[in-house]
Amino acid sequence: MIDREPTRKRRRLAWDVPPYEQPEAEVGNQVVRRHASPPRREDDREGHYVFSFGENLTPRYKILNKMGEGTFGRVLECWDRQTREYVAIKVIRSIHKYREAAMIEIDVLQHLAKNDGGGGSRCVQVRNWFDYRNHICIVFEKLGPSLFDFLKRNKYCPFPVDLVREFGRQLLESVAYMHDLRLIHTDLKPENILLVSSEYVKLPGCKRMSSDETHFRCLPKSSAIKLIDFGSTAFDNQKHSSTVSTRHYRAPEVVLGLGWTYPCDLWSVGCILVELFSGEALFQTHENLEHLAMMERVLGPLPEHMVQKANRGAEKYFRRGSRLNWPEGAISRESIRAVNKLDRLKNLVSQHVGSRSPLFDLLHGLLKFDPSDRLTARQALDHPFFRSP
Ligand SMILES: Nc1ncnc2c1ncn2[C@@H]1O[C@H](COP(=O)(O)OP(=O)(O)OP(=O)(O)O)[C@@H](O)[C@H]1O
Repeated sequence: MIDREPTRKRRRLAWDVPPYEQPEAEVGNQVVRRHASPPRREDDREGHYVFSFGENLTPRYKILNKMGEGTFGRVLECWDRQTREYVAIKVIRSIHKYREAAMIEIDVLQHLAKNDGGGGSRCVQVRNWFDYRNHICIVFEKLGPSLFDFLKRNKYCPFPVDLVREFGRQLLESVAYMHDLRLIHTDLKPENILLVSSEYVKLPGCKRMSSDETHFRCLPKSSAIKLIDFGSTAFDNQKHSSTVSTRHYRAPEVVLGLGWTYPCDLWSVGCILVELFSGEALFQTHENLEHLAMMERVLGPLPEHMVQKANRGAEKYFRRGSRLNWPEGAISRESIRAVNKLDRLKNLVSQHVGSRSPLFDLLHGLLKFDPSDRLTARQALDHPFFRSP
């Protein structure tokens, strides 16, 4: 998400460590001298920190690899000389709004860690943070690939339903934990769910792979996952920006500008579960009217009371005040075709996991249009789907 909350000043947190910017002679420490940082360089045009592999990020961390990149900055695999472990360091761009957002992320991470005595929250653990050459650096435990990386590597071959159940349970546990702390993630998506381990097994491939390809697919050895990216997380009691979430996982109340709270995370969980058992994002769209048409195609008509309350920006998607202006308002034939290609939720579930699976009922509860009818994370965890073998 690019749109962020208005910025605000935050106190420095207790676990900050001072940046290693002192001249070497003054520090007088062997380790610092031996592992000195490279000379200061200009950031690139986007405000990213410029680095080479093998260099030091402060004398404590050695940069080994780039693990990912996002709106906020880059995530580097580093060796922590002090704790002697591999870590993932998110190096934030040196741009004011991203620095401010990173401070909020640190605040959220601290809040999550403080309440997680047993380490069972399934949210990534933060080790440290510091401000280095105008880049806020957040040090995390190193995790494995994301569920999206896995789907992609398997050419979007779906996960087996037993694995989807394991992922779903853990994901809902982490969301329930956050909601209990009055935090709303707002950017749940397969990219932000990481496997704890990178180990995998190779198994015979799925039908979806074309015949000329090697019939193998990878499955994680362990189903343990953790949630990352708290850069868009909102405290329940603070002012919210009106648009949140990455498009495909965005709840209808957000699209319609009705305001949002905890249930927007549960809508995202519903979309994620469909993607995991089908291999494809449920609502592959980049535009509001098409998005609403897709939702109606899969889930039936939007409730009239939500349409009536739609904000000014969303009014134009409806005719005579209530009916979606579709297909008349479509921007292209391809768009109409993309919507028509979608099936009802029941058929989608039957096609992939069978018609008697309790998964349909769970999704039906997570993908309720009206946020007040949607299952909460704790209610979803109680669903029979999670009691099946
Ligand atoms: N602890 C970690 N261990 C391993 N890889 C990680 C870790 N944290 C992040 N990554 C990798 O870095 C990528 C970017 O991280 P993250 O989503 O936190 O950045 P972001 O700038 O907030 O992204 P976005 O643009 O989605 O908001 C992730 O998709 C993941 O591949």
